[in-house]
Amino acid sequence: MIQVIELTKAYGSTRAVSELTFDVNPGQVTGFLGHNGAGKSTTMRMILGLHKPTSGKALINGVLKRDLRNPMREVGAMLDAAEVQGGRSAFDHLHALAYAGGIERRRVAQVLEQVGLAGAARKRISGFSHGMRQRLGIAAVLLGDPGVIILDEPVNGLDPDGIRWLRKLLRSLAAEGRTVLLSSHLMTEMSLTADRLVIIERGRLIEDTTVAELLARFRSDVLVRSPHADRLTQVLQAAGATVRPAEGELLVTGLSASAIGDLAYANGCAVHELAPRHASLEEAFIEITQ
Ligand SMILES: Nc1ncnc2c1ncn2[C@@H]1O[C@H](COP(=O)(O)OP(=O)(O)OP(=O)(O)O)[C@@H](O)[C@H]1O
Repeated sequence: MIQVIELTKAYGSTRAVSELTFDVNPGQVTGFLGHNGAGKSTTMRMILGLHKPTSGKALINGVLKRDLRNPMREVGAMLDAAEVQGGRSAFDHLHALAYAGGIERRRVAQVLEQVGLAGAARKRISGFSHGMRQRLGIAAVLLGDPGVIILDEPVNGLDPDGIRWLRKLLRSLAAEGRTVLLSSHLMTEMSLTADRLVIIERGRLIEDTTVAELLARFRSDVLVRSPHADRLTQVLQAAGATVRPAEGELLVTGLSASAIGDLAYANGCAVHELAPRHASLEEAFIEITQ
């Protein structure tokens, strides 16, 4: 598992990450979400011991990254797939990594197969497409068969097939009991892949929740159209609802559609439309990060 404890990183007077605390548990995909510049990469780099925190700490399996006995077998990370360059073949690249990390050579062919690159194993990386580089980056992550997997914006640059493939792979890795943390600035994509969401904005934690809970919370609006909008607004407010006028309609929170219908009937207000609304997760994301 990963524990982020009061983690802070300041660059001069700017706090890129500010007193951030959250856990990433095994057996789940945890989505790390925030707009560009929110502090996701900085946090991941601190978890991986690549940046020194100004204060606080991040632990992998209970210890600092530098204190892991077998780093490649415990944690695999991909921060920037584009940085894999060069004239070497995919096989040679992975073989060098395996050798350096004390990983058996046979894992190279296994991970190439796992990411769908077995056919390109002997091709030079310099000729790889962006999607192939992403797959190669993920192969490197999987080399040591690690229990903790950290990926920074892994979906960037993948085509729809690649995205579906990655989603399935991450879900199966979590189902095997691994701890999976991935960052993105795309709420909808994340909601399809992740079980939990950790949302940050300007370096601060603003949500640590499940996708299901977030969806439920943003499903409470009811759209009402009535020729007696003013009177109905008073009735609904008196019953404890929040009413927002919107282009000749009312958006009501705090009461169910049936309760609104009953109150309208009891108070002689005609209703021409009564529709529970389902806010998209993208709307929810914008609202909570505002
Ligand atoms: N080396 C640095 N020096 C100064 N400021 C930095 C440095 N690295 C990051 N920052 C600032 O810290 C903030 C967080 O950046 P970070 O890259 O962690 O965000 P992010 O959520 O990963 O965004 P993105 O998706 O754009 O990479 C930004 O305001 C960024 O400008």
